[in-house]
This record gives sequence, C-alpha cells and structure tokens, in this order.
Amino acid sequence: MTDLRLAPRTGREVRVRAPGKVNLSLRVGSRRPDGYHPLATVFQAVSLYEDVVASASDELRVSVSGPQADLVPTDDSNLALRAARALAARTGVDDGVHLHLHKGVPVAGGMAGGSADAAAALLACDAFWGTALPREELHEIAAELGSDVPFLLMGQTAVGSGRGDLLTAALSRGEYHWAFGVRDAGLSTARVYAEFDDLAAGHPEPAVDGDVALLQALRAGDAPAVGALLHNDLQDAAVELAPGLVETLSVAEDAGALGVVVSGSGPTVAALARSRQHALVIAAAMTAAGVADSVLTASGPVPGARLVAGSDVL
Ligand SMILES: C[C@](O)(CO)[C@H](O)COP(=O)(O)OP(=O)(O)OC[C@H]1O[C@@H](n2ccc(N)nc2=O)[C@H](O)[C@@H]1O
Ligand SMILES: Nc1ncnc2c1ncn2[C@@H]1O[C@H](COP(=O)(O)OP(=O)(O)OP(=O)(O)O)[C@@H](O)[C@H]1O
Repeated sequence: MTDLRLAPRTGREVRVRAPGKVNLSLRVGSRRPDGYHPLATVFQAVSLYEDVVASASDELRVSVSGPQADLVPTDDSNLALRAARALAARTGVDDGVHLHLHKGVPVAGGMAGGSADAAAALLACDAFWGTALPREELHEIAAELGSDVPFLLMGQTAVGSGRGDLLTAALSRGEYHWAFGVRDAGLSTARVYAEFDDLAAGHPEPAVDGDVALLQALRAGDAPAVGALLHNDLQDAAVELAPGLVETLSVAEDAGALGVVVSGSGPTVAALARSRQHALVIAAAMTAAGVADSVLTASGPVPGARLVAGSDVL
C-alpha cells in the first residue's frame, strides 16, 4: 500500500505523529469489580512512531500501511476510527474524515500502537474539524478509549495509576537507548491479564511508592540503575503464553543489556542498551540467535502525539 507520508498531497491534510511506549515498571494489583486491574506504572514514550494523516472524506474511514498492516482491522473496531467517532459524538460534528495510519509500532506487541493511533486520531480530527477541545477533554475521551491512550497523548516519562490512565509527569535526564525483539504472533492484552490472574490469586494492591528508586535513577540519568530496576508483573503471564520469550530475554541479557523486560503485555522484549551503537549490537544478537521475528532500535523519552509541521489546521 502507498505510504501517504511520501505521497503528494491532493487536498487539506492534518498529519499527527504519536510514539509507542515501554513500561519501565509495571506493578499490577488484583482485578477490580469493573474487570480492570489497579496499576502502578512508569511509562516512557519511545521513538517508534505511528503517523496518522487526516484528509477529507464523506464518511469516517481508515486505511493502514506499514510492515504489519494486514494485522490491523479497518472496520469499526479500529481504535483510530473509534477515537474519531468519540470526538464527533462529544462535539456534535457530523463530518467525515479519512484517517490513514502508517504503523511503525509493532502490532499487538505490548507497545500500545493501537492506543497511539487513537491518541493521534483524536488530535488529528480535533485539528481537521476545528473542534479545538481543551487538553483535559481530549484526555477524558482518551481514557474512555483505552487505559494506555492518555499516556500516548502526553508522552515523555510519566507515572500511571488507576487503570493506567491517571498520569503524573516524571522527571527524566538523558537519553535511553533500546533494542526491541518483536514477534509476529502478538498477545492479547486481556488474555495476558487473565493469565496473570490465574498464575497468582490474591495479589496485594500495588505500592504507590514502589518505584521510588526507579524515579530517582531516571532523575539522575543513571541508565545502569534504570536497567537494574526494570520490572513487569505481567512478564510471567506473557512468558507462560509465549515460552520462547525466555530465550529472547536471555540472549539480550548476554549481549550486555543494562536490563531486559517484556514490554507491557508483551510479547515484545525491551532491552536497555548503554548507547545507540550497543542497541544495534543487542538487536544483531537477537537476530543472529533467531529469538525474534524482527528487531527494532529506538530511544526515549520522546514527546506524545504532536501535529506535524505543514498540517492544514482549521
Ligand atoms: C499492559 C498495558 O499496556 C500497560 O501499560 C495496559 O495496561 C493495557 O492498556 P490497554 O491496551 O489500553 O488496555 P484497555 O484497552 O484499557 O483494556 C484491554 C483489556 O486489558 C485488561 N486490563 C487493562 C488495563 C488494566 N489496568 N487492567 C486490565 O485488566 C482488561 O481485561 C481490558 O478489557
Ligand atoms: N489502529 C489499530 N492499530 C493496531 N491494532 C488495532 C488498531 N485498532 C484495533 N486494533 C486491534 O487491537 C489489537 C491490539 O493492538 P495494539 O497494537 O494496540 O496492541 P498492544 O500494543 O499490545 O496494546 P497495549 O500495549 O496497549 O496493550 C490488535 O491485535 C488489533 O486487532
């Protein structure tokens, strides 16, 4: 499919770029009556991007490009379309829009690519339709669309609580370099949380101050300390569902990673490197050992969903 980022423009367009994320720490309490789990998490936005282009259409429709485009639904379940509908319902807009998604974040990989599309679509439609909602209202709609969506609007580094949607910005110094081991067969987030419930009943509520040391390390720009403090309560559940992850984690560790962790609900493995060059070395080690279907490198933290220069904003 054509990459619309490179295609000549034919009419008014709004372009938005939104990042993926890694949970540097993810602590999960026991399931609440509403079906969600209480979280204490530290998010970092990373430089793998979803690019969303909004252009004129009589209806609401979506198209997708990128290496895993065929895994993404283009019906009403698409998170970008759901975001457009939610914004239209809130503001009373009944115009159409065509949203083209170019996906750079692994699909169903635990890096919140769909959530990034939703965050980007909210900003893109808000600019395209000229609804100019205040940031807090966009955040409210984002939280209704999914627990991770508010963070992809915000970006950088943040502490998440509630079901992951209540955010406080965190200070972070320096640049963190990552290698990611990606698998073609994704994991369903709901399935991983269900496996988490099965593995250990009766978890204590996550301690809100559980990540004091990690937050200190981030403030100090101490990458080795951050690496040592990477943590994911969903990791055992993801490994149970995708046992090959054990090998991916150990190959990345043997390549000298400062820390390795399954990203969010998995199955992407995130390895923190000493430098950009070292991230390439870890990625090459994962490829050579055949423990990932593909590899990516990126750095963080980076901003949340942003309009790209040159957009035709109303
Ligand atoms: C694993 C993480 O990526 C970590 O940031 C998120 O917790 C997942 O966030 P998300 O993909 O936006 O998830 P949602 O779309 O809100 O929920 C999908 C499903 O995941 C489970 N879910 C999600 C968030 C949460 N705090 N507890 C849950 O149990 C629920 O079964 C829910 O039905
Ligand atoms: N715009 C979208 N992009 C990707 N997947 C989408 C989208 N809309 C709906 N989906 C569906 O959602 C599923 C999860 O996609 P996504 O890539 O967001 O997973 P994820 O990164 O594991 O999510 P998270 O980290 O937030 O738990 C996909 O398998 C797909 O069926």
